[in-house]
Amino acid sequence: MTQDEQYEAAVQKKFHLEILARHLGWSLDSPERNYAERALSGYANLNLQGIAMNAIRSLGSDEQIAKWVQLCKNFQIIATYAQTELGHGTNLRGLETEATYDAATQEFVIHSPTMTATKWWPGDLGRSVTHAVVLAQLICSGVQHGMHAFIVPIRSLQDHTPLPGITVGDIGPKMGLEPVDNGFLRLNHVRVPRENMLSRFAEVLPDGTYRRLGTAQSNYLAMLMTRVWLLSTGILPYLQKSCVIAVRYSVIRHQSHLRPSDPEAKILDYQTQQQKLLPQLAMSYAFHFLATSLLEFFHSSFNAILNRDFSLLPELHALSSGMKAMVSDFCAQGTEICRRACGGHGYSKLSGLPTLVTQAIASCTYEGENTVLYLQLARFLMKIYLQVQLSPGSTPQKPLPWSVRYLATPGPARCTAQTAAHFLCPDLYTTAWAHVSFRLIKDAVHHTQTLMRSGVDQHDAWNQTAVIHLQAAKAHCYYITVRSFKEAVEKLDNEPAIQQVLRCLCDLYALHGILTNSGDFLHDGFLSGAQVDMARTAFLDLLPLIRKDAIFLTDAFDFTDHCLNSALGCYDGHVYERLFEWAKKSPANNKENPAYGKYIRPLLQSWRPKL
Ligand SMILES: CCCCCCCCCC(=O)SCCNC(=O)CCNC(=O)[C@H](O)C(C)(C)COP(=O)(O)OP(=O)(O)OC[C@H]1O[C@@H](n2cnc3c(N)ncnc32)[C@H](O)[C@@H]1OP(=O)(O)O
Ligand SMILES: Cc1cc2nc3c(=O)[nH]c(=O)nc-3n(C[C@H](O)[C@H](O)[C@H](O)COP(=O)(O)OP(=O)(O)OC[C@H]3O[C@@H](n4cnc5c(N)ncnc54)[C@H](O)[C@@H]3O)c2cc1C
Repeated sequence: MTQDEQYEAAVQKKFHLEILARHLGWSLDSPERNYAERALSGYANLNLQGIAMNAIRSLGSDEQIAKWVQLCKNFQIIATYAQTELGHGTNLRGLETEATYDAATQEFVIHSPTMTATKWWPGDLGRSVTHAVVLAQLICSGVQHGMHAFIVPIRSLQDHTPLPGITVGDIGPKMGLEPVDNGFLRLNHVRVPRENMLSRFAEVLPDGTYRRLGTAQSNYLAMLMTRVWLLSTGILPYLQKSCVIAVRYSVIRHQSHLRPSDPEAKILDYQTQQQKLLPQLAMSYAFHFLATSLLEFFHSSFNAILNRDFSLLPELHALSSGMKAMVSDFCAQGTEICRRACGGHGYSKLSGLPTLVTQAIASCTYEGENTVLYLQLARFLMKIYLQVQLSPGSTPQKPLPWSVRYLATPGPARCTAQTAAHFLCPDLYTTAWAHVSFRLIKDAVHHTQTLMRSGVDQHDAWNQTAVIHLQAAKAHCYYITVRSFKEAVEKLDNEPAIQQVLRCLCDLYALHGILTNSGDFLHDGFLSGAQVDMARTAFLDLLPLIRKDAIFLTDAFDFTDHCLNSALGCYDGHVYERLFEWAKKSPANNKENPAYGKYIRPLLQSWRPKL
């Protein structure tokens, strides 16, 4: 399909889903609805409606939620979340779009004062939406109050033409996500009523008085909510689908011989193929349990935050930032590993894998660029570490947040494992990860403090140690995923068979991380070289155990053939027949070759007179 056809097909899909949901009475977050979304093949557009609703639910007053969420749910309006500008995406304090209050008319005047203030990237904006949640600098009586959210009509509800003062369009071709109309938006003194500023955490009174009801960062809550929500709905499925395709293909594909006298082997029987794919499978499960526990934490704290109790917010922000960065980083790497593990056919779009790779790569940038997000977590870890060091050994006045409680009680300085089997113990490897994370955080803080003691300014000291802080934040994230996987497996006591299989995956996930970061474990002698060898033996011994269940473990994700949209990953294993059938359908095979008459024939014939 051309890009235009892909766009239309993706809108069509959303249209049919909405009509079906309405007809069958599926509410927005019902299991039926979630199942249908997950079962769709390819991309459905108008996804930013969900993100705009997150913004309204988290930043709007109760009355605003009642009004606007209902309009969105019914698709009486179609909305996007328009925050990023041509000049600024990360640094939200640098956003240039202005919302100036006019007390005479009780309206906000929304304006793009410069070229770099042009909104750039919002999904569905280019051709589809009628409204945008626009993030702009609020100005009341000449005073700037920082970023606030405004609901701005963009296109006519009658004929979809841009409204007066609006310049809107598509930003052009991208690396992937072809069906999505990511857009640009310029606003020329567009007026919206006072009620259109989302006002849970700040309001402007009719006379222009500004009242802050939350903190300076309260209006970042929409991003936090979306980061948590995206993990299981928007990011992890790319890795899970890639695992299904690559593992299924690897039992169909026969190539070379394990022993000269044997028939050609299934490629999944090669240890190196298992070493590529099975850690990705283990990761898919690790991130499933992580996303579930983060969602539970979010649900248990969200209402308190809406009621302006911000005590859990720093931890939730730090944890969700780090986890979004880690999950999207590893999913991007993992989808590419799966793609390459399928050899030449993995490079064909008919495998489904290139599309999954580019989707996963996009998630490393949207909803917060990953390095920037890791550094948010690092900043939190440094604070907690310093807080613990201020009163070492004493019981803190209030307990530390649960995710960082281990920073108060350093574990043993050496790993006690004496055999490979000892590494198959969840307590042992969780302690190992806690140790490395603790040490890296401690080192990063000490480096920063040493610089500051030598007279370097605090901000420069942070910048000069940011790479070390980044490494610490990544280790902390790994530790949290190992711990959440271990706890999820422990809860399966009444399902011993399932527990056993998942225990193997949990072991593999933890050991794979230790082996790929072995320098960090060897650095202070926590592990010896001999112990790393033992960990490797334990890891390699796990591969054939998991290999025997690999197909079941991927079937368990419950993706239909239709949804996988892959010639390599179909349940029946008819890979070659399907590749051939699908290739024959390519438009290139069903029309005259336009280059033949114009170039190929003249080229071939240009030599004739001399022959
Ligand atoms: C199904 C598939 C659909 C796909 C759809 C794709 C949708 C994609 C949609 C988008 O991409 S929307 C655009 C998303 N944009 C971003 O995520 C921008 C990333 N930037 C930020 O989040 C913030 O600007 C950043 C956190 C990087 C820094 O903000 P600041 O420079 O204002 O904060 P600073 O770093 O100075 O931190 C100040 C304090 O605020 C805290 N803070 C920052 N963000 C917070 C937050 N969100 N919640 C709570 N606290 C926060 C931070 O921890 C710190 O606390 P402490 O002072 O106690 O140390
Ligand atoms: C597919 C896609 C969909 C998107 N959808 C939307 C949407 O719907 N709505 C919307 O508003 N936006 C959307 N975006 C924009 C997206 O959220 C931003 O691109 C993202 O937040 C990163 O910001 P940036 O582009 O300004 O990157 P930059 O911040 O310019 O990053 C460039 C580099 O600078 C580094 N850097 C920046 N600041 C720092 C720092 N403080 N410390 C260290 N390093 C730093 C980064 O690590 C990175 O390496 C989308 C983007 C993509 C790719």
